[in-house]
Amino acid sequence: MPVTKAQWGVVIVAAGRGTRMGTKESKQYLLLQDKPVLVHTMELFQGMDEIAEIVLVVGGDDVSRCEAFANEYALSKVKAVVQGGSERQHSVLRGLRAIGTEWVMVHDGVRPLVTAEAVRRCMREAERSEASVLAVPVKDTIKQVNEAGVITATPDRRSLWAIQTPQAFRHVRLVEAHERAEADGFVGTDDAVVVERYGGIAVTVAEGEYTNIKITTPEDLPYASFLLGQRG
Ligand SMILES: Nc1ccn([C@@H]2O[C@H](COP(=O)(O)OP(=O)(O)OP(=O)(O)O)[C@@H](O)[C@H]2O)c(=O)n1
Ligand SMILES: C[C@](O)(CO)[C@H](O)COP(=O)(O)O
Repeated sequence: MPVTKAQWGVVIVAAGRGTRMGTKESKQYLLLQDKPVLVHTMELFQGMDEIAEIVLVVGGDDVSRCEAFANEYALSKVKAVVQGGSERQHSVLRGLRAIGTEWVMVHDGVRPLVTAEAVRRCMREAERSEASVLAVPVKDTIKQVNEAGVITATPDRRSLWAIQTPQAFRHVRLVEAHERAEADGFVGTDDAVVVERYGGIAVTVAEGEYTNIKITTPEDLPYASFLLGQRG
């Protein structure tokens, strides 16, 4: 059952090189069980009634193979496959320009384990607050460490959250914030920080899931495979 009547689209960013993974093939195309990581991610949004369209952002050499994925895996909501930029943030803005819905989520192509329930929490919270991101409280003690390896601060863990995707916004607001950031030469590591700085509104957190991992380094892929297996 759809949880909202609003029109939602999703920009899936997958134009990164995956340098921390260190594989020849970029991590979004590595097989997770039987399918590329990116296909698992797209299938989740394809299957949600609330999602009207998907824009996929990929590297210049990968546009045609991703258009082929859309056919091969019957991903009928894929409206466009566009070429990304040098930073995640540039890739996001290119994707946002191809989306036609009033509300939009941005999601990492390499977070294939997000669930529909978590995505719905994020959408619902964004419709309430205008801007929302999935997040989980950090479990470890976090320290600030300087270049000499010396601990310089121990922030209070109760205020620290690990931020995930999707991140959800009213489309017009997110585009405006990204365009201002671009004009200012600001580059951040997620979309929330762009809205925090240039959007003029507060961004709220919605309850994420510890299993919504971002496949980043080599140990993440077997862990993702294990988690997927647990879900049957
Ligand atoms: N110029 C870029 C950089 C990243 N991404 C996407 O943003 C998501 C999160 O980024 P990250 O995990 O850092 O991916 P990479 O940039 O590929 O990894 P690395 O930093 O290890 O190179 C990924 O789905 C990645 O493909 C993108 O679309 N365009
Ligand atoms: C957007 C993100 O996934 C939130 O955790 C993260 O910031 C992406 O950062 P990366 O440097 O591209 O891994």
